Formats: sequence, C-alpha cells, structure tokens
Amino acid sequence: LENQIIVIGDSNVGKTCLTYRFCGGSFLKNPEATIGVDFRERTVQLDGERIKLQIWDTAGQERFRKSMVEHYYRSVHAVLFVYDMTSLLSFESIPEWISECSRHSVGPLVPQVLVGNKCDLRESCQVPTSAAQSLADSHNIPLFETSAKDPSEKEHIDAIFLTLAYRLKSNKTLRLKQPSESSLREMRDQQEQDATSCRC
Ligand SMILES: Nc1nc2c(ncn2[C@@H]2O[C@H](COP(=O)(O)OP(=O)(O)OP(=O)(O)O)[C@@H](O)[C@H]2O)c(=O)[nH]1
Ligand SMILES: [Mg+2]
Repeated sequence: LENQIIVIGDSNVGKTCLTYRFCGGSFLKNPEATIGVDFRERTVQLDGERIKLQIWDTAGQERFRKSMVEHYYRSVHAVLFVYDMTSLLSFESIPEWISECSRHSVGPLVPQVLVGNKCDLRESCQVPTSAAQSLADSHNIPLFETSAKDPSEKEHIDAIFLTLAYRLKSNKTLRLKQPSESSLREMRDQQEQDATSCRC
C-alpha cells in the first residue's frame, strides 16, 4: 500500500462517481453521500510495472468527515482536488481544500491534480476554464476538465489518475511520508467506533 490517492472536494461534486468510474468502469447512477471514507483499488501498468493504486474517496460533508481528517492526511501520497463545473461555490472552495492539505504538511513533492467534473452539463457551466486554469497555475497543479457520466470521458479519467501514478513512481526516492498498515487499521477502528459508540 504505497500509492494512496486521496480525493477531496465539496459534497456533490462527483468524487464517488469519478473514483467508481476509474475503479469499476461504469457510472454510478445513484450514489449516496460518502460517510468518512470509501476505499477503492485499481492496479495499473506503468512501464511494464504493476502498480496498485489505493483511492480514498472522502466525504465532502463536514459532519461526515471531521473525525477522519487527521487520518486522511497521515499516509497520503497524492491528492486529487475535485470541483463541479456547474457550481461556482464548489470551485471557490478549492483554495480552502488546498490550505487544509498544506496545514497537514502535504508539500509540493506530493503529486496533486485539479479536476473540474460534470463537463457533460456544458450549458450550466459556471466555472470558466480560464479561471480554473489560473487557479491551477498559481498552485502549480495540472488542471483537467472531465465527466464521470459521459462514457467517452472514460479514458480521460484513466489518464488523470495515471498522471498521479507516474508522478508517484518517479517521486519514490523523494517521498516524505511513509505508508503504514497500522494507520489504516487505526482509521478503520475509528470509523467503527464513530458508528457504534460514544467515546467519552
Ligand atoms: N451530469 C453529471 N452528474 C454527475 C457527474 N458526476 C456525478 N454526478 C452526479 O452528482 C451527484 C453527486 O455525486 P457523488 O459522486 O455522490 O458526489 P460526492 O462528491 O462523492 O459527494 P459526497 O460523498 O457527499 O462528498 C450525483 O447525483 C451524481 O449522479 C457527472 O460527471 N455529470
Ligand atoms: Mg461521495
């Protein structure tokens, strides 16, 4: 488990649909709001090497994520920021998501991409590409616009995750944070505790 990609952004931007598309192949029609984090996996081939990517699909809603935040960042290797192209608000939140990452010492060596989702809803688009591009440029993060819904965007979504995978691979020697089984286990325990009991 050396390739953990955390997917973050406001609720309803399509994080679950994007990760499901990448790991499962199809569009998830009626996703429920994510609680805590859902783990998905996909093994990809890079230069003949098999690399297992573990995708952390996190909750956008504050009440479903607050007890988990510290766990998210403990062993993250790459970050995918998502906004909804039809929601200016979700785009305006991106700088906050970026600073949350910085506060948790996700440094410039950690591969990051910015993704505008729902490009199939072109006529309701509220976020001009130029605005997104300048935000991305100011943080030195590549920008992608895509759709989890549009089947013709499937390869594009693969390419987005592969961009992160390539950078993870080439960063291996520079990596600052080490993954650990125990932090994962701790996180699952925490989730169970949150779901079942009061921790006084
Ligand atoms: N038109 C369109 N709708 C989408 C797309 N991706 C997701 N949706 C819809 O957007 C809604 C929210 O999708 P989710 O994937 O659950 O959003 P989320 O970011 O995981 O939300 P939280 O788990 O609450 O943080 C759902 O109704 C999806 O069907 C897309 O590319 N195009
Ligand atoms: Mg979700």
